[in-house]
Amino acid sequence: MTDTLPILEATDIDHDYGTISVLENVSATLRRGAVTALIGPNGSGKTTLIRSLAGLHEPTAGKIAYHGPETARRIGYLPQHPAFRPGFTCLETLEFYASLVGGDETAAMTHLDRVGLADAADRPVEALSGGMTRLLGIAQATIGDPPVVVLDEPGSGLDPGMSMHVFDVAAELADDGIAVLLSSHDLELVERVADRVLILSDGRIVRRGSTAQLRDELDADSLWAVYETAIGGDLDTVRVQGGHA
Ligand SMILES: Nc1ncnc2c1ncn2[C@@H]1O[C@H](COP(=O)(O)OP(=O)(O)OP(=O)(O)O)[C@@H](O)[C@H]1O
Repeated sequence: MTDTLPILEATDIDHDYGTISVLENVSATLRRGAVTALIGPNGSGKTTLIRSLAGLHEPTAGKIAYHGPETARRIGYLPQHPAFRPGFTCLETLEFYASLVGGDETAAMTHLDRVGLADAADRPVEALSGGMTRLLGIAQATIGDPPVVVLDEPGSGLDPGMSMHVFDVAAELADDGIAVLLSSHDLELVERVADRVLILSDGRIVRRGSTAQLRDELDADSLWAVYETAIGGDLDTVRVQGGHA
């Protein structure tokens, strides 16, 4: 199910950190029922764009418009480094988030189960591995059933099977009508799951479209080949925006 109208729309976004310009003239749309993947080199501005779209910081210029239903929680968000308050179990943590957004606290177990953490329901959050903490973060992002879910590197730090599972969960959320945005460096999984891809380079979107469209446009046989062409330059150098730190 993909609506024609975008549910979230960023128009001509700029983002500066002090004197450092990190995003320039970025426009992007998210649609219900679709997984949109944001890919790009380290430091290209993915997290900055994701945080802008999730409403966590104001862009320096430009506009972000939400066209979805009025719900207690519009946008679920998985940060790049999720952290939870110690002293609570996984289940208690999700029940707490559900109580914050007026969601169904009894559904917390379903959310845990969806990310494969049902067996860890009674484990304290401080006793989770890094990958399990990320999975709990993904479960947290879906609490309250927001129509938009934004996941910053959901597969990072997960074993290959779990990574694939998390991308499948993203696809299931989209099948349920949610607009999903995720950032990732795993181009194989992106190619497998994403309906649309945005390629960010030096704070600008340099390519956008479905994987098939991008492959056609660039006469490339894989998303990796598309990425290489779209990014250009040295792939083994981090281009630091704003120059020396
Ligand atoms: N709070 C901040 N203050 C100053 N500069 C920042 C801040 N946060 C990010 N930056 C800079 O903005 C640029 C983009 O960072 P961002 O985290 O958005 O990139 P990214 O594409 O998500 O990178 P990665 O793939 O490594 O996670 C980088 O040059 C980074 O150093």
